[in-house]
Amino acid sequence: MSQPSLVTENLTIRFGGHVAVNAVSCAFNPGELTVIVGPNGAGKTTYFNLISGQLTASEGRVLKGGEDITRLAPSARSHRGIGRAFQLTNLFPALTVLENIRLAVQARSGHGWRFFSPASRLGALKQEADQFLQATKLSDKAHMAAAELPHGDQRKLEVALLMAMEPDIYMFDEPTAGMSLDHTPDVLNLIATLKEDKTKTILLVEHKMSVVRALADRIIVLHNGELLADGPPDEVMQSQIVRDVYLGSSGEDAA
Ligand SMILES: Nc1ncnc2c1ncn2[C@@H]1O[C@H](COP(=O)(O)OP(=O)(O)OP(=O)(O)O)[C@@H](O)[C@H]1O
Repeated sequence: MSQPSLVTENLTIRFGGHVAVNAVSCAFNPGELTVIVGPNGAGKTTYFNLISGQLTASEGRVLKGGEDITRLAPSARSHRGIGRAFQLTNLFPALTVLENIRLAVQARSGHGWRFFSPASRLGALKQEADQFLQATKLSDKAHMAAAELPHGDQRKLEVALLMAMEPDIYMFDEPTAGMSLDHTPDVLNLIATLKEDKTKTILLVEHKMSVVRALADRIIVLHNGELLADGPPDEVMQSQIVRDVYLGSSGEDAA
C-alpha cells in the first residue's frame, strides 16, 4: 500500500472549554474518496479548517506526504497541494469564466512562464484553460462574467479553478448545497471524474445520503468532535452506533 497522502494525528481543537475536534487520527490515501458525515455541530467543518489551515490545532498534527504542516498558513498548505473549494469565495465575479480559469492556471504555474515569449505564454495559458473549461462543460459560457452565471455553473467554475491548481488533495464542503436538481449530476460527475485519476485524495463533507452513496469509497463519522466510525460505506451506514447517533437524529437526506 502506498504512503498516505494526508494524516491527522490526535488532531484536537478547543474553543474555551468546548472541544470541537477531539483527538481525531485518520490517514487518507491517494485514489480514495472519503465522505465525512455527522450530525450538525459534529465538528466536520472544523476538522476541514484544521486540515486546510483556517484553524490551528490545540494539539495533534497534520501531515501532508509525511511533512508536518500543522503550523503552516492556509496559503502554504495550498502550495503544498491541498485544494479546498470555498463556496464561491474564490471567484472573481467581474471577470469572465475564462479569465478566472486563466488566473488560476497562472497562479499555479508561477514563475515558470517567464521562460516563454508573451505570445506563446498566452497561447499555452489558453490551451490549459480550455482543457478545464471542457472538463467542467463551461466552454459555451467562457465569455460570461462569473457573476452572471447561474449558481450551479458558478459551483462548476469553482471546481474548474480548483482543478487548474492541480492539488493532490481535494476538499469539498457540501458541493451541491443550494444547487438545483438539474445541476447536481454535473458536479457529482465532475467529482467522480477526479476519482478516476487514481493519484488524487478527495475529502467531502456531505449531509445528503444520495451523494454519499454515489461517491464514497469510505465514510468517516464524526460525533461531538470524535471519530465515531471509519470504513466502507455499507459497513459504516449499517453499524448500530451510526444509526443511533447519526441517522436516528438527522434522518435520510437531511438538508
Ligand atoms: N470559531 C469557533 N468558536 C467557537 N466555537 C466554534 C467555532 N467554530 C466551531 N465551533 C463549534 O464547534 C462545534 C463544531 O462545529 P462545526 O461547524 O465544525 O460542525 P459541523 O459538523 O460542520 O456542523 P454543520 O453540519 O452544522 O455544518 C460546534 O459546536 C460549533 O459551535
